[in-house]
Amino acid sequence: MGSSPWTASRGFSRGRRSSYSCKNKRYRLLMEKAAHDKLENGIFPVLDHLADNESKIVDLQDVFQRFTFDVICMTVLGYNPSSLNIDLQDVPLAKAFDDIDKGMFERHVVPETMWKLQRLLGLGAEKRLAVATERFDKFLYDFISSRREKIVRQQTRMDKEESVDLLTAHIEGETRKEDVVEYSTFKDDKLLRDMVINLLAAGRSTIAVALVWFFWSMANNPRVESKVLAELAANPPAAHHSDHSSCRRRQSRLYREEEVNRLVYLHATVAETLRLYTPTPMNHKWARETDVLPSGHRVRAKTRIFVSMYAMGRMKGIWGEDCREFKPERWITERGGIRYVPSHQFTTFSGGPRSCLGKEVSLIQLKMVVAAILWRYKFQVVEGHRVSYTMSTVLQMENELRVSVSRRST
Ligand code: HEM
Repeated sequence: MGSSPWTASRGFSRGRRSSYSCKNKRYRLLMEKAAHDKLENGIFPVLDHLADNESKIVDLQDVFQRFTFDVICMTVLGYNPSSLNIDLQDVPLAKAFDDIDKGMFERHVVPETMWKLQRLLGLGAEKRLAVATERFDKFLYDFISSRREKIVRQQTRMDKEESVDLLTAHIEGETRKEDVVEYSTFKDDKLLRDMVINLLAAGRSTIAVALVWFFWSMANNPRVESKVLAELAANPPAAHHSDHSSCRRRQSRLYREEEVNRLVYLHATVAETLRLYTPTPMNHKWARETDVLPSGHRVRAKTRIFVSMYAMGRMKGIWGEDCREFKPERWITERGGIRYVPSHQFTTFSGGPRSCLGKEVSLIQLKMVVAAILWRYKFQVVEGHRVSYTMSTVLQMENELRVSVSRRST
């Protein structure tokens, strides 16, 4: 099987997919709460502050990395690291996580003998990786053990209706008898730590880079941007007069899952961004045994196969002559619904048994976040700013995305 640099190098994938996962409705509810909270109390204050100082320039990529780090920690751990603060100050935990991400990627691009030698001698990238891993592991192991103690002490039980973070759900376990919680699912802290790191890695930068490329695409496609705004204007979130939070949500276009899923043009625009700027541009698989692919190609044991999802998102043979155009309309049927595109064509979330578990939750989060931000702010990319991407686990922008911010008069 193949995997991301994180999973491949750390042996995280153990063939187990928990039934309480990021696919679960209760997890999606928690994500919605966390995203709304971080929009209102994180992104809005930061962008308002910048809009009040029009001369101030910000790197949107940095803002989104912070936002997604906070949201994924809140949903996986039930912990808010507050990396999205008004001064955009570095938070040691987020910094350690970034260093691990870079270090793991390095291992996939430098020869194995080289990084193993560096590790042995405690030099360069391997030294940084070791320091960051130690710091992150210390935090995680302490956190897991105090969460376990708290659950045992309080005999907290998962309410079937309540949204709960993934760590708590896994510690509590999925088997229970009458009133007694059985802590049978994950007794092994190492396994829990691996699961947590895997999820943080899978759900943080992928969403962050998708957000950056979305706003870059809007800056280059004013026609599309106007159509998205028109759809938002025509379809505000539901308001109930007695409920202040729904009025606030309506004003700020903070949609709930079922509301945002009705916005067809918004969905098409997000999908088109993910097609052209696929957040995980490269996937690789490693053949454990000699095998024959469905195409008839014979693959010898230990062969590595690289698949460029970036290229597949831009191939005429798959998407037609206009494959280079940013055209959300390709995702909309003649009857105005969302066009279904199979995963062997739209490969952004991969396909088959190891496809992305976070596909649905990612699409919902992306649509919620871009709707709220686009409704409220206008970004002007700094003149002469050159945009390209860099070698990384995700399709990161090489020179950040430097913009000035102003409020939209909607
Ligand atoms: C736009 C955002 C995202 C993209 C493009 C994306 C893409 C992918 C891809 C291509 C894979 C397959 C990797 C492989 O073949 O080894 C994958 C796996 C996975 N993704 Fe995502 N992902 C995204 C967001 C998320 C989020 C938010 C979560 C969790 C909250 C998540 C959880 C996972 C997990 C757990 C796997 C491993 C599945 C397994 O091996 O069984 N992903 N993702």
